Amino acid sequence: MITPYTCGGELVAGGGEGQVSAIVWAIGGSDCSAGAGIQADLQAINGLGAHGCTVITAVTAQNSVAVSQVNPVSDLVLQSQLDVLLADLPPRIIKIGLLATVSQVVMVSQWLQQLKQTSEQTGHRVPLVVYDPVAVASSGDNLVAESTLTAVTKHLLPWIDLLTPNAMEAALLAGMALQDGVLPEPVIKQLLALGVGSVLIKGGHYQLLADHCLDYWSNGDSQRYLSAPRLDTAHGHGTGCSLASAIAAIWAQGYALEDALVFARGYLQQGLAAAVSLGAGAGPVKHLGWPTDSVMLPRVGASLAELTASDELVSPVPFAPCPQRLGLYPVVDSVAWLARLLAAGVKTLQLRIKDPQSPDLRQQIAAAVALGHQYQARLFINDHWQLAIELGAYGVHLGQEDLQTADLAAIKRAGLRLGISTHGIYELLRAAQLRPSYLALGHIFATQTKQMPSQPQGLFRLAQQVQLLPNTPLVAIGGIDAERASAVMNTGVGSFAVVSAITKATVAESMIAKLQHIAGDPVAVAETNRVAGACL
Ligand SMILES: Cc1ncc(COP(=O)(O)OP(=O)(O)O)c(N)n1
Ligand SMILES: Cc1nc(C(=O)O)sc1CCOP(=O)(O)O
Ligand SMILES: [Mg+2]
Repeated sequence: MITPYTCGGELVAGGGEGQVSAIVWAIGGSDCSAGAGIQADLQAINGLGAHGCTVITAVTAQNSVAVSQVNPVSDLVLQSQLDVLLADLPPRIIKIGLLATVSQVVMVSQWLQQLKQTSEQTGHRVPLVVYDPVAVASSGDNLVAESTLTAVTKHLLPWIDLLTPNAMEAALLAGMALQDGVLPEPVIKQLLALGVGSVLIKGGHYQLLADHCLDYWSNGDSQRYLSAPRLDTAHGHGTGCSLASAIAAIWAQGYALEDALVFARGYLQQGLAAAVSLGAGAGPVKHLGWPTDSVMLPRVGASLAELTASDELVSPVPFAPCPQRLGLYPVVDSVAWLARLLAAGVKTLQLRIKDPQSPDLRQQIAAAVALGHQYQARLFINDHWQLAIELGAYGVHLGQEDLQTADLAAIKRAGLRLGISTHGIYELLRAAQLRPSYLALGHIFATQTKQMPSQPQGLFRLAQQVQLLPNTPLVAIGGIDAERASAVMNTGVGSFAVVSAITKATVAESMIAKLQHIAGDPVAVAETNRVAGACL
């Protein structure tokens, strides 16, 4: 099953951090005006750090005004491209656009079936398939016959992991209409019943929220909503191809699918915002690489209610603030550890007691809060937000799953700071909409301390997220030690949190001093300068 979190296997070191390029194949038609089709696919795929290979299904003659011809290649020509690429450049993800004939649909479907089955049997990674069902060009011209669409529903859809139709294409494939203002659940249900792993219905031609373009993703179990301001532009040639290829390129580099959806939507928004007229008709989407301005990123939510509630949450009062740079941030499980850290000059720290039945929980939190006050430190309580409020802690740290159950308004009313865990751009935006005091970005490296359902994010993604939210206090966590901490700080992140680097250190106090120095902790830096001065 395609979940919002999976990319079907190990991480690919793409996106600038490693040498391995994720290979994405684009199967589709050539657009000689280069606004859409294979030409747009390649620009999106390569511009986002993956390597694009192409399999041409048809040579179209088109410009910004009309499609004058669609000339399908023969099945032999199509087959020869698939075979030669597979022998040498196997794909991580296959993005499919225009399949021009019934025979092409049947051939590609059978080929995908065999590829998937053989990969599974031989223990190789099974390539994922993204299908953007090209039926009507942005000029309004039909690109394929009805019989081709019938063949798609019958033969191709069972091999598709992500389908990215617009409202018209979704209606054509599902055989039922979508209505403005009504959620497309029945259409999605029908498409899932036809065998696709998950569906992203794009909101470009379909209105769910006034003035906003709302894209809706579902795999039947969970949903993701992405909303962006509807842009008033006549220039959107290649919108569908660019979005689907951007998703494929990002997904192929090991990002969770939900994160690929967010970044690709940002990619499209910035490309549409910058698109200009070239011919007499719709100008092409601009290809500008990774979005670096958060204004281009969508508002997100796991339900429509959450998305629209964020309208009210975005504008009003944020949670009580904390400094952009929090210094070294140890996370420990006992008051004894807190006392040791405070004595060593640590100013930001967390009590993380994971056993909810712990008999002396209240006493431990009360003692921790008292110590925090005594040392004028920023003490966060993990999970136990009611006790944190009651006992007057400086702040609370919550995970994503707590956001549904904790009384965030009560935490805010009580004046406590709030930190929220995130594990990718989707969770980061979702949490940022609540305007917390800080956001934690994890896990950066593999960690032994906690079983993580997500993959390590690495330094490239950390830097990417820091660049997108320059004004929010951000804390990196997960697998950070004295060797890696400087590289973490070099991404521009405000602070880093550690567990085992301190609790498993041979001499905790010298490790604390080392880490405090790397974190730019003012007390530690002053102390180092004093010692250095004394030595002069
Ligand atoms: C600074 C910081 N970042 C992340 C976490 C993880 O919190 P959470 O997701 O709530 O998971 P648990 O710690 O409760 O297992 C954290 N505690 N601190
Ligand atoms: C508690 C925790 N939360 C994480 C997250 O990513 O949300 S990583 C993590 C464990 C961090 O421990 P260490 O420094 O020993 O790797
Ligand atoms: Mg927690």
